[in-house]
Amino acid sequence: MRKPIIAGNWKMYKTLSEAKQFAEEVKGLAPDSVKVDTVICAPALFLEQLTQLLSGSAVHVGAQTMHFENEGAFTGEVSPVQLADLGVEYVVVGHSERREYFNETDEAVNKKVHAAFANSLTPIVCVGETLEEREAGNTTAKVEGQVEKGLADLTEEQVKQTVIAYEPIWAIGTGKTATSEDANEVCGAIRSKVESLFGQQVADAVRIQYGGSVKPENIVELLLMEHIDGALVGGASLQAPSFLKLLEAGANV
Ligand SMILES: O=C(CO)COP(=O)(O)O
Repeated sequence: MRKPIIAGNWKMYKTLSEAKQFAEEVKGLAPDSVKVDTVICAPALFLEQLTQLLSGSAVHVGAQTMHFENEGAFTGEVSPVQLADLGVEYVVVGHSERREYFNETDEAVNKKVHAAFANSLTPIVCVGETLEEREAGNTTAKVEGQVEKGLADLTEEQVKQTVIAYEPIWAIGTGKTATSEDANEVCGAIRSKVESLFGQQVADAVRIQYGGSVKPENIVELLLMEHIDGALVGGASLQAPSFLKLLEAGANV
């Protein structure tokens, strides 16, 4: 049985004082990490304070993106070394918003995944199709290609530790969730692709999240599906009571 992993992706929301208040509200109430892994992926500006406030709690801190180089003349970017130095443990890589607005390619995603492991960060690698791709029947081909390119040249051990997030782009922030059956089918196709590339043991171990309008009202049925091992949540992760409900669901499936 794979342990569920629930990650909040705050995107470009909250001020520092709101982020600190959220951390104070959740840190004593988050379920034990024996039952569920909990991650908050916050704006880079808040990571130092959040790692300090949440240290020793069940809540881990993640970044939403990073550069693949350890240092260099890359104005405005944040490096994996800098993140690890702050105590950050996870990093989202290849989110559809990064792919669409910041030209993040599959090749860059792959470099970032390698850079994450080189710095002891766990990557959450996002894949997903557009509405046009889904309607054209290209969903599986799209996500399989993203998985193959994103995870290229990783070791079996590294893939076992990788978290893959399946986020259909048309379901992000729209209130439209994929049905749990459709989400499970694509997550199952992702697992089969991992099996064909890295073998069955790796495919059995890798955790696959669903993301796209996940809320307290729909998370349980998603998590009950065979191939869905967690959720990557935007809007419903922003308020502590709602986030705690998502964690409760994760701890009790
Ligand atoms: O993009 C997402 C998480 O990374 C999903 O966002 P919403 O949960 O707001 O749809």
